[in-house]
Amino acid sequence: MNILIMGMGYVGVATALLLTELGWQVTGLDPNKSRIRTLSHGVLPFYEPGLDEMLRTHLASRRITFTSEIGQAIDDNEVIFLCVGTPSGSDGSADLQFIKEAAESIGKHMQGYRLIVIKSTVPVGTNEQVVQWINQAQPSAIPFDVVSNPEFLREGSALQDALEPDRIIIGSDNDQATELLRSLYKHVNGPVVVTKPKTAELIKYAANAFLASKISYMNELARLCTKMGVNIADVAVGIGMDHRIGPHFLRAGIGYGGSCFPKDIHALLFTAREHDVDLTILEKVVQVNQTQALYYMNIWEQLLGSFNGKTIAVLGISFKPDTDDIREAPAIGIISKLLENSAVIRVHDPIAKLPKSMLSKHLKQFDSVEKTVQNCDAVILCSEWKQYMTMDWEQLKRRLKQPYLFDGRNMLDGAQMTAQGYHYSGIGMSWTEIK
Ligand SMILES: NC(=O)C1=CN([C@@H]2O[C@H](COP(=O)(O)OP(=O)(O)OC[C@H]3O[C@@H](n4cnc5c(N)ncnc54)[C@H](O)[C@@H]3O)[C@@H](O)[C@H]2O)C=CC1
Ligand SMILES: O=C(O)[C@H]1O[C@H](OP(=O)(O)OP(=O)(O)OC[C@H]2O[C@@H](n3ccc(=O)[nH]c3=O)[C@H](O)[C@@H]2O)[C@H](O)[C@@H](O)[C@@H]1O
Repeated sequence: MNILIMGMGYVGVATALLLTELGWQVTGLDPNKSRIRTLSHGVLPFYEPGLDEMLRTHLASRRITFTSEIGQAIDDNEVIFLCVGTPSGSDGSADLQFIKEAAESIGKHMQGYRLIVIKSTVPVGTNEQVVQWINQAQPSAIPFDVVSNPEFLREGSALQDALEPDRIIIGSDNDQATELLRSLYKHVNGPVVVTKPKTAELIKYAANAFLASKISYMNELARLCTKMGVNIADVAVGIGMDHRIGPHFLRAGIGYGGSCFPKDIHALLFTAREHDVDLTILEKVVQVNQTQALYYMNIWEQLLGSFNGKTIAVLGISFKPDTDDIREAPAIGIISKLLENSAVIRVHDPIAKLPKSMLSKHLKQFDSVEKTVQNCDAVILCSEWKQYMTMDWEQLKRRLKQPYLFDGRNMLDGAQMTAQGYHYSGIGMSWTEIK
């Protein structure tokens, strides 16, 4: 069976390669021609471990091709996955313009039966809306089905998450369509849950919102830990051993970021408001996240005396390690706050780059940690790249003007750093506790 993937972003490329790996013939479509050229040359347009190798293998076997020619692509493929972006609108709702455009072009170009699979994260009711958009765009009635199949992969571990998902959710009202999609995934190692399209759509938002709630809960508790001299990481171990709670997503830090948690929670809150329901817990989850980095910046500022006129190294600008994605990254908010406070900032990330438009004589990015920390008054760690955990901090200290080390991800051993002479402060631990 031939499969078309519309949208060559993180999800589209990962899905395309997964389906190719499973033995299907796959075409990746994107209106962005330079993205298509790059992919056709075996280069990923973003950083994602493991995917580049898989891309080159499958290009060589001709199991995967890339195109911007929409009419031909819809003509050639019986199953079409929608993996286009669903960004936040100005009111917080999910902006469905790319979904609508994709649905309309399917309606316009399809010549025979098509199964349309919505993988993008979309609000409840979008499945029905896509059916209407396709119907309206069809010059004459041709049968098709639309099923919802939300994606749960994480950036940085997309390949592993796609190959071994915790579950595959299929939201469908039609048994034949369900079986067709199920057959595509038959070699994937993960349970399949078949449900209604609306339920599938809500499961996706509910999962992201729940994960974000765990993080904000721990982050708020971390503030109390800081006041009381208790270490939040120890609390996380103790509560995480209860299997009803589980050990994951309990890491306190400077807040969650990325292209999905913030936008998806705003979209869910928007949906709730449309239905006159207050999701008060979720509103607080957002509030805690928006204030978490600032809360600890205030503490760090007190420890340092002031940020004004100080030179600060910011290590790790991506929203988490193993990705080059800086969308909604907490580091960006921290950098803005430092600039407001007239600090000079020196930035490093193993992969991610600050946009050129952000750089100035007060904000520079360097290609090595050694150069970055030279003559700095403090180092702020913003994402837990392995490189930062394993490097020689004793050597680095000699390059610093003052050995202040603010660990926004609790990635280093505070006692060890203190023993090495650092003024170390993490999230959710008293700064006097380890002196
Ligand atoms: N990034 C992630 O880790 C995850 C994202 N999602 C969801 O998946 C969806 C896609 O996310 P990303 O891959 O991050 O998006 P992205 O923004 O990286 O890529 C979207 C791509 O769609 C293309 N596009 C726009 N209109 C198109 C059209 N009419 N036809 C074909 N391509 C078109 C764009 O040019 C772009 O390359 C979103 O709804 C997101 O919420 C879900 C799970 C994980
Ligand atoms: O819908 C999506 O796009 C995806 O969103 C998240 O994936 P992702 O944003 O790639 O990254 P996560 O690993 O979930 O991390 C998100 C943020 O939470 C932070 N985080 C995570 C875990 C934790 O314990 N503490 C914590 O602060 C990370 O640093 C990061 O900033 C979900 O984990 C995926 O299941 C989902 O498919």
